[in-house]
Amino acid sequence: MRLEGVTKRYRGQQEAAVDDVTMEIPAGEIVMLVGPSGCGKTTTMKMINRLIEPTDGRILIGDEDVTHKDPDDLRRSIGYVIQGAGLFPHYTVGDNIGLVPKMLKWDAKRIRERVDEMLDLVSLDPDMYRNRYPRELSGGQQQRIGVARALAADPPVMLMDEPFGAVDPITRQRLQDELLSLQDELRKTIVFVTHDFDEAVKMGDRIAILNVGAEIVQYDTPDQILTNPASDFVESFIGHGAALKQLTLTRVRDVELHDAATTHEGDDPADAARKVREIGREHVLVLDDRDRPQRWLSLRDLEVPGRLDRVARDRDLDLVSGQSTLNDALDVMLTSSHGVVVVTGPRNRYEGVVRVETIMGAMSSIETTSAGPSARDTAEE
Ligand SMILES: Nc1ncnc2c1ncn2[C@@H]1O[C@H](COP(=O)(O)OP(=O)(O)OP(=O)(O)O)[C@@H](O)[C@H]1O
Repeated sequence: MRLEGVTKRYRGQQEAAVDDVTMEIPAGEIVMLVGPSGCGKTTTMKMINRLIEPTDGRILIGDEDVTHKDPDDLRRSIGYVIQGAGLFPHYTVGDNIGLVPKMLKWDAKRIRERVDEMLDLVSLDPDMYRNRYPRELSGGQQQRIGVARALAADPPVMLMDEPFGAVDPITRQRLQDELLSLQDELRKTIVFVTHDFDEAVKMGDRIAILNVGAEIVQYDTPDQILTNPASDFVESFIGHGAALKQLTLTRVRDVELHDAATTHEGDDPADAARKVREIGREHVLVLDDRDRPQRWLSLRDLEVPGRLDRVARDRDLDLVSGQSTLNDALDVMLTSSHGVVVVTGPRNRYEGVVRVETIMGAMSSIETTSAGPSARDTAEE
């Protein structure tokens, strides 16, 4: 996709909200638009699906100039996800997801199948959710349906306007991880607006840092932006603690996982306690019959006979996945009382734990490597 000299001048305003923006958005990549409030991120994005008409310039998707295409047709070929999901409250989940396919006149059977396929894709059980109404869902689930709806007609391009802005940080981290896993499979071209620089670093193949008038101050990979910020403005965006920010560049799947002491629901607590002591631990992670983590128990908890007979899932047990960043893992660690965070894989099966030492180690190795090139630069001057 390519924006060429795209400009938006709102009626009665001196300055253009978006002033002559040219940028190339590679197919199959996620491009993040970040910048201060009012700099023109949303206006830029909404010109792509012509919710806002450009005053000047043109937008090409593939080889097609979409600036003169029928806006309704255009919008059906571009997925759109907004903050709070924007589901139709009087439509069921199924009808919400099936909306665009219906407008595209798919037959009823194909729509039904597609709805279930989309629910599966966003990890919601079709039988349980297809007939619910949006108010009967949590914020995170609504947001998942928003993503499912945008993907239903399989558009090559997706626009996401602060899609995870309205959910709590842990849910946001989950939704981000899920979107990244989906993207591994789907390879959509995604333009994603966010206020959150960490989110930009985590989600973006590239980040465009914008200033007023949607002026592109830097457009590069997260890695490059963090190590070579183009200006003071960019640096102010990155803020303090670039080493901490670098944690956002490393994924849980890139570090070594450790084994926690584990036991299963239904096991004998005395046996479990013996095993925990043998390996010199004090806590054990209880898994259910499908290896899904339920809760941590201490050696003292295990003194109660039958303690493992039925183990309810601890609602505060926060999990991360391979897609999560070390920054996410650190967040979870800081809000839980354990020096480790539990990692799960497909179908939420237990895979291991990340230790606080691993994160500290990653931080110090980042500091050494990022100090390298700049030290050399100074020497050459
Ligand atoms: N419908 C409109 N009419 C007039 N001016 C508008 C309109 N929409 C946006 N603007 C102005 O255009 C500029 C860019 O707005 P835009 O919403 O694109 O910024 P943004 O970067 O998305 O901001 P935020 O991060 O606060 O959502 C702002 O100065 C805004 O006041």
